[in-house]
Amino acid sequence: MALEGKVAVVTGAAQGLGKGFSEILLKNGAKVALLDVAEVAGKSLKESLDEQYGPDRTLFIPCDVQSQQQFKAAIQKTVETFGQLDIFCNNAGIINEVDWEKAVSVNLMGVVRGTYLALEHMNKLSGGQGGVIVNIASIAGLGPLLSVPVYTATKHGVVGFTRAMADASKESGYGIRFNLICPTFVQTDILNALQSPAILGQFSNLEDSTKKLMEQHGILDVSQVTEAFLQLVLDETKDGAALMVLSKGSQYSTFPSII
Ligand SMILES: NC(=O)C1=CN([C@@H]2O[C@H](COP(=O)(O)OP(=O)(O)OC[C@H]3O[C@@H](n4cnc5c(N)ncnc54)[C@H](O)[C@@H]3O)[C@@H](O)[C@H]2O)C=CC1
Ligand SMILES: CCCCCC(=O)/C=C/C=C\C/C=C\C/C=C\CCCC(=O)O
Repeated sequence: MALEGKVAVVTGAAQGLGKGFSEILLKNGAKVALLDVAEVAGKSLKESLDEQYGPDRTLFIPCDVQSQQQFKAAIQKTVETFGQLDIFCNNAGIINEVDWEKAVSVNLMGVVRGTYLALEHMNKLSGGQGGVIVNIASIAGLGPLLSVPVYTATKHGVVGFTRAMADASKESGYGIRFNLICPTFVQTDILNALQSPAILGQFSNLEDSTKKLMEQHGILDVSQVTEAFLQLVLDETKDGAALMVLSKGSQYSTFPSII
């Protein structure tokens, strides 16, 4: 199998896309540390994965990506248990336009934190073996999604950060590829935000226009996104790439070459 012997960390792994990314990594031979703040769902996923793959292929580690201490300890435990770290997926994300500072904290600061902590183990300049970091942005990281401006801003931040890290890694010789997944709407619980005034706040009136966008763009199955994710993990030629996952298929985003 392509990823036999490789070790991965996936954040927000207990359900939705993170669960899908973890499963496709396992199917392809990797060992996976499942990190999530949702302990009940995380433990229950680990139990069902144990039945399929055996208890030694996964770890569930309760971890809030907002906590430097928890995140650092979770990665340390992964490396102590599995011996190395090759693949890192910053997937955990939320929508909250009311508590928008939390959205920035989880979606953007969590990705920066995860990336820097992963570098401590993966960077060839500090004794690591290199590898690949895949950050989960969104189509809303490339264009505006009107009902969720702060969510949109965090995803644009993830796109910019990841592309800059890809260039920094190439220039400095970290031996790490950095890529992005930018999906359109996917059938997961995050879409429940649309019906929640407590989450959309002052933008609740825009629910109908977001629904219209959803009808235009369609809603993907998790499996359509996990295939794109696997492509970015496996294809050694992809570095600094942003793969849009749309109803019509996957397509690499182009960017203006300003610098
Ligand atoms: N479903 C969609 O339409 C799209 C989702 N995305 C992105 O995909 C990623 C995954 O989202 P979904 O699976 O759709 O949502 P989801 O809500 O089903 O799953 C998110 C997971 O992240 C975990 N999580 C939340 N806050 C956390 C924290 N502070 N620390 C650790 N874990 C935390 C949750 O417990 C949950 O297991 C997010 O970054 C989201 O922005 C991107 C484009 C479209
Ligand atoms: C409110 C639910 C949010 C669900 C999570 C999410 O990230 C979904 C995003 C889906 C689509 C965003 C829609 C439109 C963005 C507009 C333009 C993108 C243009 C991209 C391009 O072609 O370059």
